[in-house]
Amino acid sequence: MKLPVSFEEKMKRLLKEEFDAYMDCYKKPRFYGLRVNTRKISVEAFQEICPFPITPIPWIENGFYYEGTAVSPGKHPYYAAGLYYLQEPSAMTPANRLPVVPGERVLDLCAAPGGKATELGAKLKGEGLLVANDISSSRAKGLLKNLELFGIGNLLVLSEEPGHLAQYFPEYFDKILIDAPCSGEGMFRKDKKMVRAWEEHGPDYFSKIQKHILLQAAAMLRPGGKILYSTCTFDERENEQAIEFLLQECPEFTIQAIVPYDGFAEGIPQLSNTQMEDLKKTVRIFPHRLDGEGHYLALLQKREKAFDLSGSPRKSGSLAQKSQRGRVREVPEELISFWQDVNWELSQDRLEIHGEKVYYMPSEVPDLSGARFLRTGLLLGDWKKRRFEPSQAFAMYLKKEDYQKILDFSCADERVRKYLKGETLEVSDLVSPSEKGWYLICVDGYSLGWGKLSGGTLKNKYLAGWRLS
Ligand SMILES: C[S@@+](CC[C@H](N)C(=O)[O-])C[C@H]1O[C@@H](n2cnc3c(N)ncnc32)[C@H](O)[C@@H]1O
Repeated sequence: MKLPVSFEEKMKRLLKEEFDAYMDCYKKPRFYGLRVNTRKISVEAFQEICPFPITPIPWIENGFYYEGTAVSPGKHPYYAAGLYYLQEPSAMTPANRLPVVPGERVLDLCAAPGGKATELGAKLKGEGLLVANDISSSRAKGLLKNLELFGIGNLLVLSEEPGHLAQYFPEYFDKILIDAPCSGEGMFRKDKKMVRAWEEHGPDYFSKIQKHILLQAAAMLRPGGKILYSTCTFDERENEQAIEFLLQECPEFTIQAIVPYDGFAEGIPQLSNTQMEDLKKTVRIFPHRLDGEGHYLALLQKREKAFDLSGSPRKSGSLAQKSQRGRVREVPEELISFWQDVNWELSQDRLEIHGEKVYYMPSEVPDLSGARFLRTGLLLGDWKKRRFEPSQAFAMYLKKEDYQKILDFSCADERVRKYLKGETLEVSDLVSPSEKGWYLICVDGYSLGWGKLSGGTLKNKYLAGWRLS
């Protein structure tokens, strides 16, 4: 593979005696990974049902390698059920090493297409709030789809410039992930197009953007909160020097140790302008040291305010009060009737209706007037004239035990693929022809979407844009 000369020279300076081992990696194939969605299935249960060979990624509890030239996990019905995300192994590290617990307020600031946001959402286990943002609205659409597929409901998906976002969320978040736009040097082996992109926009271009994003994230973090900053590049201007810049601008931040793994390398203080010793706690990932591509990670903590030693995270982050627009005074009869088959209790104060769309909001949402958002909360469905039609996102959110009318097919049943293609199904062997109404279609116990039953035939309600061609 032909690499830019100036890049090779930089890597020689950076890696010294390890340079030859690094260059040898370009002669080897890339690695393929998948990450199990623990919101839907345990790692052990997935290992039991996984229909193709996988081997554990040693530093990611829910990550596995698969043989990408032999199998296509993206085409399997379990993918359509949101049981896993396909992701290059080292790219799993940032969301894995940001300590997120259920109930927290978490921001993924550069989130599309959702490789990290889906993991952060899974870690929240349906409690707290995930705000997933990407400046590109077209990329944010893909992000929303992946979060829906993963069954994440406690979320806001936005497409905002970070500086504008910071006006809505002052000192609000417990945890922030910045998977920064970068020059992508760590992805040269995986994607040759990255070399051309690097020649157009290199480290100097991205370093300015990264500094701006870091400062905005700092303003949105509550005292005591943590930021995980990551790039998939090797250049010091985008890595050690970006963190050095933040610490100089915001001295209330300190660098924290990252859960170690033998294959990680330390950050390199000598690459910063002030030889900042603590940069050793940041992590560099090189493809010649582990089976993955290149990354950089830094975990940062904002100091607690001296007068707030009680440490209640909820004291900071005064937000504009949310308007009452969309709030439901009376739950529509059609929704009540549909809900007879749903096994969880609807909390009326979390329902919002905008036009035909019915949403189930996270327990706490700020006023987002003026912000560009793609989704607030879980889209339950459409309230049309005298009927309620449940959404694809709602189907993906539901577990089998959450709904009473289930049609559960084995993965080997050819009707699964027919369903995913949008075809009408014959199901009279499974339900009495007298039954009718909305059925949750599952594969081996995991939801795929809706079907509407009438006279022994199942009308396909799988979202048109998601169908297999
Ligand atoms: C490395 S990618 C994120 C990948 C994503 N975290 C994932 O794991 O799937 C960086 C993202 O930053 C977005 N971006 C570019 N400039 C930005 C800016 N100024 N502010 C916020 N996001 C930006 C890009 O649209 C891109 O989606």
